[in-house]
Amino acid sequence: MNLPSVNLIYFSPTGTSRKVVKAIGQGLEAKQINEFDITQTDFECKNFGNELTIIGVPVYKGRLPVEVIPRLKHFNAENTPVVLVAVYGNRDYDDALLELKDVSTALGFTPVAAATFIGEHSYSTESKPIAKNRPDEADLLKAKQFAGAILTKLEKNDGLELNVSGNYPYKELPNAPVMSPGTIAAKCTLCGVCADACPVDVIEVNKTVITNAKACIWCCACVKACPEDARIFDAPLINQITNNLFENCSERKEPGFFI
Ligand SMILES: Cc1cc2nc3c(=O)[nH]c(=O)nc-3n(C[C@H](O)[C@H](O)[C@H](O)COP(=O)(O)O)c2cc1C
Repeated sequence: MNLPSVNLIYFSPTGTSRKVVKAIGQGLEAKQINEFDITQTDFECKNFGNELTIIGVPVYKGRLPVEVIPRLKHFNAENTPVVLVAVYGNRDYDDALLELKDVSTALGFTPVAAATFIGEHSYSTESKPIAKNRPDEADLLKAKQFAGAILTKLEKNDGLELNVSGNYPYKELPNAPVMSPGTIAAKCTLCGVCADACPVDVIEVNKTVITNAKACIWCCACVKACPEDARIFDAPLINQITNNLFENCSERKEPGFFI
């Protein structure tokens, strides 16, 4: 099957969801790939017709990152076939894929396939690595194989509703304390890379770096992007989460497919 075009929509503060979605997209060997990166607020919107679309997002607390939903609502679809991808940090994806299915269906998409992949955890550190360097070569090969399976399914056109894992009611989101990564002034060159990387525009760089912790989503885009390792998320709760993940979620998990 030759697809004329495929749309890729992704929210990916630390780049792992983007990698997975692009690998699946390339595996589809469409003539044209259109990318809609909704990680930053200045993305283009589109009304989609019947061209295949892939939506990829990270799992936050077993759910969709909350700011993903209003961003996805900028897109309209009309029975547009969609492939749903949830990328998680080797703990669990809980209800995120089900929530993504429900949100995309409400926007007019028709889910035809879904997958879960593993990405290096946002809170992984040098000393406590969690899913370090995932997605790796083996994951990207699985992404390509998944693309092949999607093409076969589209050819069959069986019209069956897609079932994915997850439960109702969705996992409750815990109350999050107000906090954010901070900057080690002695290392910081005020280059502004952290502010550019922030998906929710909460970092201001002038004579110092000021972060509006109230609106921070803890995604660690700024930490991973800082060229001087001057941005760190050194809070007791985050250190406790990292320790807990390192202790309990180090065993390699594998991608899962719903097709
Ligand atoms: C606030 C927050 C919550 C997260 N919750 C989960 C989770 O519930 N389960 C999990 O396995 N990983 C969780 N992660 C890890 C991310 O899903 C994982 O690192 C993913 O690869 C990040 O995607 P990105 O690189 O596209 O930003 C969480 C990360 C953040 C920042």
